[in-house]
Amino acid sequence: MTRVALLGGGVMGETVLGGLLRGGYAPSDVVVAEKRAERAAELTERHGVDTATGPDAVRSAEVVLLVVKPQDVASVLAEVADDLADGVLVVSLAAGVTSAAIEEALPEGTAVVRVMPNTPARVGQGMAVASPGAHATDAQLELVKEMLGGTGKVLVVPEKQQDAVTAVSGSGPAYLFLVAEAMTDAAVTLGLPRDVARELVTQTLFGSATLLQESGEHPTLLREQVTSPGGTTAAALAALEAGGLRTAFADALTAARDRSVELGG
Ligand SMILES: NC(=O)C1=CN([C@@H]2O[C@H](COP(=O)(O)OP(=O)(O)OC[C@H]3O[C@@H](n4cnc5c(N)ncnc54)[C@H](O)[C@@H]3O)[C@@H](O)[C@H]2O)C=CC1
Ligand SMILES: O=C(O)[C@@H]1CCC=N1
Repeated sequence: MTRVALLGGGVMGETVLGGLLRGGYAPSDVVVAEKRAERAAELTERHGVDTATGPDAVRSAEVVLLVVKPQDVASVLAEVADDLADGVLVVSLAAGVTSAAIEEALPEGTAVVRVMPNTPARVGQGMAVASPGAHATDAQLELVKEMLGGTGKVLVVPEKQQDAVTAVSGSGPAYLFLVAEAMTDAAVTLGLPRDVARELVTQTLFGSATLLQESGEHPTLLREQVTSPGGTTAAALAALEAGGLRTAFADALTAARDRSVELGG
């Protein structure tokens, strides 16, 4: 198996690590560099992976996964640039940071692929979107798709779409968890016990996503199938439209896209 160094073992680092292990990588194929010692120990205990400093981790790695905050990318690259193996592939999962900025901080000609994952990867239902940098080959892009296969779906898009992708699928789970929270609180206000409310909301989201996925039907059609003339759904949808739901989503995704551009500096 490809030797992988994972730099940054936070929420997304552990999520990707889990996906690699699910996809057939052995713990001995992966070494993690994580700045917080107690977090590094936790990852070793949970997943059986070795941990090391950044430079030690990358020395024998064929693929380096960058999973630190966008603000920490420059310093982590400076830390490891001199120790990268020849022919290494660097895969960045940092929001906003362009492949060109990463290439510039690394030895001339280093292959870089930019990826935007999301947290449903924790349960193998992620959406990861990859874009090759200037020097990444088709074979390296294939390798990234294979590596991330254990996290869920993988799509390739031109890098100019990555800020919008970040606003949709990268941050998207948070919007839906907020919807789950709001629906659960509203159900409790209507008098339902909280555990019943949570189960109804979770299964409704899961069932609706599965129906959308498996039927391949347009969301408008699926919404119309729920909406009886003069019925309960029509009353609810009118309230949501009056509350500005569509505008709120349009504004939210634009704000996320703009923040991604900003993080890229
Ligand atoms: N959390 C999410 O849903 C998503 C996160 N991302 C991207 O993933 C990256 C990481 O995000 P999270 O895991 O959420 O953040 P996090 O803060 O949970 O994890 C970052 C980890 O990097 C470690 N770190 C910082 N500098 C380091 C260094 N020099 N060497 C080794 N480790 C170092 C920190 O101690 C921390 O554990 C970000 O760039 C973010 O944009 C992308 C898509 C979704
Ligand atoms: O909030 C963030 O900046 C990261 C990127 C996409 C999801 N979480």
